[in-house]
Amino acid sequence: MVKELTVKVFSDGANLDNMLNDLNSGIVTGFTTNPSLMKKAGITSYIGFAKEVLKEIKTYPVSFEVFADEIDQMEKEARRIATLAENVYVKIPITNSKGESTVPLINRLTADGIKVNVTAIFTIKQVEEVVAVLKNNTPSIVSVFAGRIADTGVDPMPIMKEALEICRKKELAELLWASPRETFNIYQANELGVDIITCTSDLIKKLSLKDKDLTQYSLETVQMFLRDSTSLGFNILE
Ligand SMILES: O=C(CO)[C@@H](O)[C@H](O)[C@H](O)[C@H](O)COP(=O)(O)O
Repeated sequence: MVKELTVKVFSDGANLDNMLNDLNSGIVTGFTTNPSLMKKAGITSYIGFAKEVLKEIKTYPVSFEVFADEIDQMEKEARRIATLAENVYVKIPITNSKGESTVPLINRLTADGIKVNVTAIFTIKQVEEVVAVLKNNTPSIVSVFAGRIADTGVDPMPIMKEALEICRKKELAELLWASPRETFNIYQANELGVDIITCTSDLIKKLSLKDKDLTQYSLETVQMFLRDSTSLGFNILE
């Protein structure tokens, strides 16, 4: 168990067994899902899945994303999702697929006390626009896709640092590091003072490697190669 992390580690996925395992690890204090993760997990009923999750996870925050693309439909879905439980955050992408801003919608929802997780944020301009409409008395999450930013060859650290300063302007706004690529990102997020990082179960498991002796890890890596080469049984000298 990793004790010295101050960043909150959320579990990112839509497989209830994995979510519960992550919960039992004692590391995870929240959950996020998205349409792609629900598709991957083979979810067949949105509300059925959400209710199953919320029956098990009653206190930690759980983010469920809207599926609609038209803003008025998004609003209807958001208001429905928000009624599911107190610990629900409604995930709203910062734009729809046509590039129409959801900021006015986020303004309306948060004015009504609906907790939102604004997702798919990649730029400081987007962070500024959304934080401007968040409310001091309504908890909210601002999800910046640090990993996808890094995929483009851009260092996400300065962006996350600036995003954090902007989020601090609203009392209950938390910055979330989304799409991490490796366990090291958890320590980077921690170092910056980012509030939350959401990780797949695979990454969360790798936290157990913290402070592992590298010489020992090297040996175990070679032992893994040996196990696999033995099972393949090739004769290179034939
Ligand atoms: O809820 C969130 C962010 O709030 C997450 O589910 C977020 O959508 C995911 O971390 C990202 O979509 C994962 O991105 P990637 O690793 O597939 O590039």
